[in-house]
Amino acid sequence: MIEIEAITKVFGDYSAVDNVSLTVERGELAAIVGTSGSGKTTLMRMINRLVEPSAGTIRIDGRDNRELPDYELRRGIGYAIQGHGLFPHRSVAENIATVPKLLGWDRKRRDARVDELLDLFHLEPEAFRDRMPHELSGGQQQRIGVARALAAEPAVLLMDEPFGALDPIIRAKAQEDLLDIQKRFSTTVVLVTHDMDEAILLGHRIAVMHEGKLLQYAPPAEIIANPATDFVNELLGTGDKAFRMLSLETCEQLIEEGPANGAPVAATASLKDALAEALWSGREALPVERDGVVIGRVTREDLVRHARGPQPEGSAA
Ligand SMILES: Nc1ncnc2c1ncn2[C@@H]1O[C@H](COP(=O)(O)OP(=O)(O)OP(=O)(O)O)[C@@H](O)[C@H]1O
Repeated sequence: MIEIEAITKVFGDYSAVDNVSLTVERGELAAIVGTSGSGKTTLMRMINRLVEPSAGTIRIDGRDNRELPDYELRRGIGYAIQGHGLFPHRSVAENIATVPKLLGWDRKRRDARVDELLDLFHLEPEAFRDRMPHELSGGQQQRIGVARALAAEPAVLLMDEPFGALDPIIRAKAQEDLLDIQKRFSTTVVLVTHDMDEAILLGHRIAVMHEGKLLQYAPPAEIIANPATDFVNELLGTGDKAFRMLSLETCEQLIEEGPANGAPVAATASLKDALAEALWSGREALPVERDGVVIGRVTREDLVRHARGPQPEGSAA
């Protein structure tokens, strides 16, 4: 658990982060979004003390983060940044094993961890462990960067635009991998991103920053339904809100009995993807399948109903 209490960072006479308080529960992922220069990175870097706060306190699992020497604190916190920051003259395995080595893990344990992480990120250990960073694609380098941050099984993982440079397909894969890993190890994650879709997909809670201030900190559905300020609303993109709402739920929630023709959608597909498919194929209802078996249907009408936000009082239902 990360408890940020009234934290401020002043550069000269400018407050890059201004009196921000928020708590990230253990095993949750908090996504920090906001415009460029709003203080996201500065806020995140105060957690592992790459930036020293001007005022306020940060506790990690109940301990003030100033209690430990900074190098020790940083060993216990995974950190992945855009552009990966791999050591260019070290192999993939050496890069991933950096912190485990500092922590004194023996060779066998380090090698096993390297192979486990390569497997998790769908990179064949035999083919990748001895490669140098320049022998990898940008997307592979980025995945190694995240694997390195996770190597010593940190309870806390900080990620600054870790998927920024990835193409949409690899990005989706990397996001899925992160969610799997985060659930599996109950890692507490703070993720800085420019991308509201990414924040909504990955965040249990989203922190919206603007000019150093925290405007809202709430679960995605709450942010979409009740943006705290006009700025938050603008950041969500008014035109996209219906689809953002649909992206939060899966077909599982809307399955009903009844006829439907054509190719099925997976029960785990988002309502957004199901509606897109219904519109694109001109169908009123889509069969829904789980493990290859059709278990019901979703209707276009129901999907459209779920895209609707809270209605003003007195308006027709
Ligand atoms: N070391 C520093 N010295 C002076 N000003 C700084 C320093 N680091 C950051 N700033 C300023 O603090 C503000 C917040 O920067 P920060 O990097 O936290 O923003 P950000 O929201 O992460 O932006 P971006 O999305 O562009 O990365 C900016 O105005 C920046 O210029």
